[in-house]
Amino acid sequence: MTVQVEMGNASVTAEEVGEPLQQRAKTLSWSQISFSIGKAGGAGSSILTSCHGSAENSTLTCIMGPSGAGKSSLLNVLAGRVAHGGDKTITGSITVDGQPIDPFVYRKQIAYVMQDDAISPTSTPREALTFSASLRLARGTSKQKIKQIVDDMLDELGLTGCADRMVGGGLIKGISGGERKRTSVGVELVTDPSLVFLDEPTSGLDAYSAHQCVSLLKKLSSSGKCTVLCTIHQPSSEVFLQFDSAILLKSGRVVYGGPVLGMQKHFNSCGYPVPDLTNPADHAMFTVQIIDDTEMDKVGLFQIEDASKVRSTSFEGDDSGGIVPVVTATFMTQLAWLMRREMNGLVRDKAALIGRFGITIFLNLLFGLIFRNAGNRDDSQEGFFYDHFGALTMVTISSMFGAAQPTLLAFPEQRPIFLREYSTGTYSIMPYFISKVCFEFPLAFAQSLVQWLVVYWLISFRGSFMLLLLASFALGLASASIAVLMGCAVADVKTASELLPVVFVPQMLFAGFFVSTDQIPSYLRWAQYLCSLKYAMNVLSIIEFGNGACQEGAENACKALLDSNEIEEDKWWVYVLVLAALFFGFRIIGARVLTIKATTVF
Ligand SMILES: Nc1ncnc2c1ncn2[C@@H]1O[C@H](COP(=O)(O)OP(=O)(O)OP(=O)(O)O)[C@@H](O)[C@H]1O
Repeated sequence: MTVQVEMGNASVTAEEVGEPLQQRAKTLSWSQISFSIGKAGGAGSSILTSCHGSAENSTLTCIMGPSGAGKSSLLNVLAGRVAHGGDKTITGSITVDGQPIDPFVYRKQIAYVMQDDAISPTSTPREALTFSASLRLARGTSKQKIKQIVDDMLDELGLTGCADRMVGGGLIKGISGGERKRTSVGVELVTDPSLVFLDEPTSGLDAYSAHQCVSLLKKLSSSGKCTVLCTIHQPSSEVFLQFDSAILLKSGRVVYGGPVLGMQKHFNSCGYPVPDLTNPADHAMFTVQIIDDTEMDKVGLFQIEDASKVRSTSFEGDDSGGIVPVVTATFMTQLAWLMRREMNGLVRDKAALIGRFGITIFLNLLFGLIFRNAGNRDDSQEGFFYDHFGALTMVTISSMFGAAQPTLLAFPEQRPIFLREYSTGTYSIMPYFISKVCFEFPLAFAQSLVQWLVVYWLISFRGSFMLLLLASFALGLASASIAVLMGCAVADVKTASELLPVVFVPQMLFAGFFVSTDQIPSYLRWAQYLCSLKYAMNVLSIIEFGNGACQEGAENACKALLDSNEIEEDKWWVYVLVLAALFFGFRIIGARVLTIKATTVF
C-alpha cells in the first residue's frame, strides 16, 4: 500500500521514503505510572507516584514543575529510556491511540530531543539532518528523496539561512543557540516520528529564542504530523499560552493535568486563586513550592486520577537492562557516513590541527636545540651518554603526550554525540571505531614524521630514522588508545584533564627514565605491562643503543642501560606485539564502556 503524506512543501510516498509513514500524530496516555529507585517501598525511593495524563493527538503538551519534581523522569519513563531492572522499578499503563504499549518496545518510534544539543560541531545543519536521515530512514531511500526531506525540514525549521554554516561549539564559532536547538529537533524529525519528546527545549535560550522554539513546536504539532510532549522550566505567559495542555508535577505527583486554560480554575477551586495580571504558570510554580505536600493533599491540590479512568498495569518493565539499538543502515553505509563526518571534522577544525602540529614542532625544536648533537658526543663518558639517553627520553615522552592529549580533550566532547546517535540506532559501535582509527592512523603518523624530521638531525640520533619514526608512531597509537578509554569513561573534558597526570605520569616511572626497572619494588612491577611508554622505550632504546647503533667504546654503557631496564634486544618483536595489544585492548574496553553507558544513558 502506498501512503501519500505531506513533508513540508513536498509530497512523497511511504514507499519512496522507505519509512512506515502511515505514522501520523498519535495520542499518548498514561495511567498509574510509578517509578522508584532502591528497594521497593524503601524510604525516599519513590520518584514518580501514580502519575496520569495524556498528550492528545496533534497537540503540544508541557510537563512543568519545580526542580526535582520528576519532569525528566516522567518523560524518560514514557519514552522507554529509563531501564527497568536492578534497583529501578517502573509500573503503570501507557497507551498509544488506546492500544497498550510497552515503552521499551515502542521507544524507537518516539523521537527524543535531549536537553544538551549533541551535534557534531563541525557539521552544518544540512549535514546533520542528512546524516540522520541517511542512516535512520529505511534502506533503499534514494539520495534524491533524502535531499528533498532535508531541504523541506530545513525550510520548516527556519534553518535555510544557516543551513551551510557550521553548528559550532567549544572553540568553533557556529550558529546561534536557537538555531542549534532547532537543528537538534530537525535531526529527530527527519525520521518522521509520530511522537516527539523534548527535554527542556528552551533551556539556555533567551526569552525571544525560547518563544520562537515553542512556536515552532506548536506549528509542528498543529500541522498534524506529530504529537509533541516536552518538559519546561518556568515558562513566560506568552510561552505558556502556546501550549495546548500542561501537566504540573510536584514530588513526583500530578498537581494538574489538562488544558492550559484549566490550570487557573484548578488553583481557584482549591483556594489559591491566580491574582489578576499574573502569569498562571508563575503562580502555579510559586504556590506548589511554598505549600507543603500535606497541605496540598488537604486542599485537594494534588489531582487524583479519576477511578473510572484508571487502567490496569500493562507493563512492569521488561528488565531488559537498557537500550538495545536496532541499526537500519548497512555496515558500509554507516562507515561511509561516519568517515565523511570525520574527514569534515579534521579539515574544518583548523585550530585543533594547527595546535596539534604547532605544539609538536615547538616542543621538538626546543628539545633539538637543548640536546643539539647529543647523539654524536662520546657516549663512553657517563655525562654524554645520559644526555643522549635524556634526549631520547624527552622526545619519546612528547610523542606520548602529543598523541594522547588531543584525543583525550576531543573525545569527551564527542561522547554525548555518540551516546545520542548510538542509542537511537543511527550506527553501531564497530563502524564508529573504525572510522575514528582510519583518521587517527595517518594523523598520528604525520605527527611522528614531523617530530622526527625536526629532532633527528638536530640531536644526531644514531638509530635508523625510519625505525625510530615507526616506534614512536606505535607509541602514539597505543597512548591515544588509553586516552580513548579515559574519554569513554568520563563525561567531561575537565575530569579528563584532571585524570591525565594520574594515567600518564606513572608511565614515566616504569619506562626506566628516572629509576631502572630492577629498582622498582617487585609487587609494583606488574603495572609496567600496562604502560605503552615502557614498551615503546624498550624498542627505541634497542634502535638507538642496541648492537647496531651503539657507539664504539660505549658498549658497556649501552649494555648496562638495556640490562638495568630488562630490555632484551632479540625480544623487540614482543615489545611491538605488546604495544599492538595495548592499542586494541584499551580500545575494546573503551568501546564496551561506551556501549554500556549508551544503554543506560537516560
Ligand atoms: N537515577 C537516579 N538515581 C537517583 N535519583 C534520581 C535518579 N533520577 C532521578 N532521581 C531523583 O528523582 C527526582 C526527580 O528527578 P528529575 O530529574 O526527574 O527532576 P526534574 O523535575 O526533571 O528536575 P530538574 O528540573 O532539576 O531537571 C530528583 O530528586 C532526582 O534526584
